Amino acid sequence: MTGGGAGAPPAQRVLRPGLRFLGERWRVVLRLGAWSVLETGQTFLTGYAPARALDEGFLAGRVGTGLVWLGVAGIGVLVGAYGTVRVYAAVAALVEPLRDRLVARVVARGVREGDAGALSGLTQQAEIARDTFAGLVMVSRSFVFTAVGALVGLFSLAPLLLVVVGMPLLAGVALFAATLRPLARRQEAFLVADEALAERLGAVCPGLRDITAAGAEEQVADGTGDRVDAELRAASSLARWSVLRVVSLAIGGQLPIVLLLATAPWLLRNGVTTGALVGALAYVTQSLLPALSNLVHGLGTSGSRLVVVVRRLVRNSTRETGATAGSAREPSEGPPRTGGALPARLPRPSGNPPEAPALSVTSLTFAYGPAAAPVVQDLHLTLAPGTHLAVVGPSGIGKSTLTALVAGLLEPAKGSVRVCGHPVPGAEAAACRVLIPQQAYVHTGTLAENLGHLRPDPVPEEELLAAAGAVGLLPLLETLGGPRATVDPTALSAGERQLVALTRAYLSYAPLVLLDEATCHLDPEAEERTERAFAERPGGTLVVVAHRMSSARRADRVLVMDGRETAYGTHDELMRCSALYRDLVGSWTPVPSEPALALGDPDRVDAVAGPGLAGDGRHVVAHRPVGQMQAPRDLRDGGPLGGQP
Ligand SMILES: Nc1ncnc2c1ncn2[C@@H]1O[C@H](COP(=O)(O)OP(=O)(O)OP(=O)(O)O)[C@@H](O)[C@H]1O
Repeated sequence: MTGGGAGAPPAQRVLRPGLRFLGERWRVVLRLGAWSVLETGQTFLTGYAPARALDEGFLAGRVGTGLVWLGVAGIGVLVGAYGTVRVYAAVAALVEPLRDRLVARVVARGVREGDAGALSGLTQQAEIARDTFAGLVMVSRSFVFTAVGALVGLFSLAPLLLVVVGMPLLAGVALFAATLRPLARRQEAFLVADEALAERLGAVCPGLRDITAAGAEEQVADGTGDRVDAELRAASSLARWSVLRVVSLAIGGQLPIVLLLATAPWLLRNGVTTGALVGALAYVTQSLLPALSNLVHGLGTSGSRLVVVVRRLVRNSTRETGATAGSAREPSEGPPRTGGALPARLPRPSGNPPEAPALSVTSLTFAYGPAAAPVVQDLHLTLAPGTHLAVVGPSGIGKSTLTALVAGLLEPAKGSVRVCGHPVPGAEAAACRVLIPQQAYVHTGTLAENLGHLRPDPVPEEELLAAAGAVGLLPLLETLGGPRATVDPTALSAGERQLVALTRAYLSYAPLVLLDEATCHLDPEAEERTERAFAERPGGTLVVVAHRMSSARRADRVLVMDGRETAYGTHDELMRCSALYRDLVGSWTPVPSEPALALGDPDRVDAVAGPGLAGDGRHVVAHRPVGQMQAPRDLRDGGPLGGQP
C-alpha cells in the first residue's frame, strides 16, 4: 500500500495502490469473476424462466412445459448457491492478503517505534479495512453481475422492456455515482469529528472529578462543546447528502416498477407478452432492486469508511518510510535540559481587584445534610497574596471539606468565600485557584500536554522544564523521554502522578493553589521540595492540607481545625497555645504564662487566640463572635479566622 505519490490527491493515494493490488492478483480476480457468473447466472433465469413458464406453459395450456421452466429456475438457484460458496472462497483469497499486507506494515511501524498503543489501534483499523473491503467486493460485484444478467434477460424477453427498465436504472446509478465523492468527503468529516469527540470524552470522562477540582471545567467544556458542535454539523451535512442516495435508489430501483405497471397496456399492445411483463417485474423486484439497494448502502457507507481507514494506514506507512514530504517523524528528543531559570513572575488572570486578599472566607458554615452537624462553622479566614498556609487537624475533621468550599465544589449553607476578590462559585474565582486532590489526574497524551493542561496558551519548553525542575518532576521527565514523550497514566506510580499534577498546578496561572494531601505519596524530601517550590512561586498563595507535621512547620501560618473550635497562628504560636496542635506535632509544650498572641487591631475580623488569651487554660479560643475578638498584629497579613459564636 505504498506509493500513490505524496503529492497526489487523497482519493488517488488510495485508488492507485488499490488498483495495483488488484492487478497483482489478476488470477484471483478472474476466478472471482467466473464464480460470480455462476452465482448470478441464475439472475438471468429469475425473469426468463417464469416468462417462458407462463407464455409457453401455463397460458398456452401446457402445464408440463410451465413446470419444466420453473424447474429450470429452481436448478438455477441451486447452481447459484454453489457459485456463492465459491465466490466467498475467492473473496477471501483477495481480501486476506490485503489484511496481511496492512497488518505487516502496522506491525513494522509499531516495532520500529515501540508504540504498542498505536500498534493495537492500527491493527484494529487494518481489520476494519479488511472487513469493509470484503463487503465492498461482494456488493459491487453482485450488482454488476446481477445487472448484466437482468438486462440480458430483459433484452431476451423484449427489447422494449430493456428501455423501460434500463433508462431509470441508468439514471439512478448515475445519480448515485455523482454523490459518491461528496458523500465520501462528508462521511470522512463525520468520522473524523466522531473520533475527535470520542477521544475527547475518553480523556475527560474518567477525570471529571479532578477537572472540577482543578477548576478547568470551562476550558474543558469549551473544547468538548466545540467537538460536539463539529460532529453535529458533520452529521447534518452527511444526512443531507444521504437523502440523494435514497433518491437514486427510488429512481433506479422503484421507478422501473411503476413504469412497467403504467406502460403495461402499451407494452402488451406492442408485442410484449404477459409472461415477459411478469418476468420483467421479477427481474426488477427480485434482482435489480435488492442489488442496487445493497450497492447504494454498502458503497455509500462502507466505501467511504474504507477510503478513510486505508488513507490513514497509507499515510502512516508513507510517514514511516519518510515518503511524504514534511511528515517524517520528528527526531526523538534527547534528555531535557536541566536547570533553567524560573519565570520571573507568573502572569495572573486579569481583572483581579487590586490588593484583594488571595482568599477571604467570611462566616463560612457548611454541613453535609440539613440534620447533620456542621463540619465547618462560622469560619473566618483571610490570606494575603503570598501566604503559605497549612491546614491541620484530626482525620475527618473537615480539612478537605474546607478546600472544597474554597474551590467552589461545595456550596456553603452560610457565609461566603472570595478568591482574589471574586465570589465563589464563579468563573473568575475558578480561574484564580487550582485544587490538587490526593488522587492526581494524568491523562493519556504527551507529558507536555499533561503539564500544560491548565494553561490556555502553549507552555514554552524552558518554562516547562523549569517548573519540572522546581517541583521535582525532572528525573521522571528524563526517564520518560522528555516533554514530548507519551504518558501512560497506568504505568506511573501514585507519587509520579502526583508530581505530574503538581507541576501542572505550578504552571497554571492560578494565584491560589490548594494542595489537599496532594503530596501524600511523595517521600518527605520530595514533599518539602514541592511545597517550597509552591511557596516561592512568584505571587502565589499556597494552602496545604498537611498530612505530615513537617508541612505545618514550613508554613507561614497554620490553621488547626478542631470541629467548632479552630486555632490559627504560626507554628511557634500554636505550639504555645494549642494543645491539639502540640498533640498533632507530637510534642507537648507547657502552656506559657504569657498570652501566646498579642492583641491587635480591634477593627480586624478576628477569632484567634491561645490559652493565654482565653485565660482559662483552654487550648483553643475562637469562642467569641466575630468582631468581639481581636487578632494579633502579626496575623494582619494572614488574616483571622472565626469559630462559632
Ligand atoms: N460527601 C460527604 N457526605 C457526607 N459526609 C461527608 C462527605 N464527605 C465528607 N464527609 C464527612 O465530613 C467530615 C469531614 O470530612 P473531610 O474529608 O473534610 O475531613 P478531613 O479532615 O479532610 O479528613 P482526612 O484528614 O481523613 O482526609 C467527615 O466526618 C466525613 O465523614
